[in-house]
Amino acid sequence: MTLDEIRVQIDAVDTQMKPLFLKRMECAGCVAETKRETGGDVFVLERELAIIEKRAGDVAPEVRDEYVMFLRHLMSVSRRYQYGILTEKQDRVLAEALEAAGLSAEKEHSQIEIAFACDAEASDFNLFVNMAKLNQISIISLNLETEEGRQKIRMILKGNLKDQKMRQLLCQIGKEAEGFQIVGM
Ligand SMILES: O=C(O)C(=O)C[C@]1(C(=O)O)C=C[C@@H](O)C=C1
Repeated sequence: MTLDEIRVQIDAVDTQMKPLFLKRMECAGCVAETKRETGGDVFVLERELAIIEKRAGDVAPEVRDEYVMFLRHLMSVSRRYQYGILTEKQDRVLAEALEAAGLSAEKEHSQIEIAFACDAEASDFNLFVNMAKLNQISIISLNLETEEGRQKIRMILKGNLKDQKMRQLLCQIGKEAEGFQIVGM
């Protein structure tokens, strides 16, 4: 097969996947509305692990890792979408962090310094760096120290707390990492 012929196949696959992806996001939106009513957490690790185990078990070893990564990524995007809908969760996470830091969102700023911790083995830190990229937010500086299996991270992000993408990112980190803090702006 020529490269052009293979690309025709890739285009056909993407065409088939698009409505399925959109349908999945629509489901994620419904889940968010349900969680708004019940007050449940967006991130449910056991459910994600069950999905991965159920789906990835029969995938050929050569592409199993890639498929697991695809699922993990898909679910992190689904969570991001949910945090985007649940604006009251964003408001709460950010208001609490600002209050703890003695800061006001009204303060003029163009960067935000944050701190949080992650389990080193699960390495959710990598996901947050990826999420910053997907949210089009630049990491200006980064410090990571690993101590007793925990990654302690401090980073300065370029942007403003009023920006929707920044709010979604910080809400996701705030809800999914440990000890999220806004250190300064
Ligand atoms: O099932 C849920 O509770 C969801 O929010 C959906 C979903 C998913 O996209 O599959 C997303 C986030 C959770 O961590 C688990 C699964």
